[in-house]
Amino acid sequence: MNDVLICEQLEKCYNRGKPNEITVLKGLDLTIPKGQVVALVAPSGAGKSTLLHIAGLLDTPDSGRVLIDGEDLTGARDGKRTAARREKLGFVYQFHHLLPEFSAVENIVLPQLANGVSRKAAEERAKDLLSRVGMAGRMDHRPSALSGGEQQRVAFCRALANGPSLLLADEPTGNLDPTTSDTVFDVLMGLVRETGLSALIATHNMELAAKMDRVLHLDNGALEEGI
Ligand SMILES: Nc1ncnc2c1ncn2[C@@H]1O[C@H](COP(=O)(O)OP(=O)(O)OP(=O)(O)O)[C@@H](O)[C@H]1O
Repeated sequence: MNDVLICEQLEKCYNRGKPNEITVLKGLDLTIPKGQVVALVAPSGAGKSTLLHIAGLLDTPDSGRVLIDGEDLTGARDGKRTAARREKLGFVYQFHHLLPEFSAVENIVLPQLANGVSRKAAEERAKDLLSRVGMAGRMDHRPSALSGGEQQRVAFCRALANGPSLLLADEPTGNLDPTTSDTVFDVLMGLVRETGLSALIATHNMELAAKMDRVLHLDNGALEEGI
């Protein structure tokens, strides 16, 4: 199975039957092969978060299917979806959501412990990931002692901690100034390329989108190939 993510004919409507009913996804199809990095570009309110939540198994569509690594998880029980999220998916958000009372290393160790990895192996992996994003000298700092760009690098490492198949990112550098955003985005892309990861990365920044393998525009509930 070479396709890491398959979304088939996704439909999603909010407030069905009410005056404020809104259909956000209208038969949306999306296939991401292994190793492909896809930019998701959408005007505000077009349904980018809705799609990321459904692809990330945090929400369910009204109809259609979501397959991760060939497995249909659309109607799977909660425990199975949670396990798939932990083992197969990595998430990065606009704001890092790191645990403030833990160091950079610990923030990357904890999800691995939850996945059954030994502390020693988890620490080794955390330190290796942090070194690869230029954070070797700041591993024991808590998030509050790190810059915004550094915090986001830690968040990238945490997303990759359990060796996911697919990275889902929502404006991963959106809260950084333009120069830091470019640098930190290049760090993320380096990490993604090194690990052969597939990714769906939402961004409003067309320069960043152009650095990815494929650009998809979400418009009127479906995806169109862009530049
Ligand atoms: N839980 C919900 N209940 C009702 N309407 C919702 C809900 N979640 C989202 N919507 C509506 O669905 C539409 C798409 O929302 P979504 O958050 O997916 O857009 P978005 O493209 O991520 O927007 P932004 O870029 O501004 O975050 C919006 O009109 C939003 O108001």
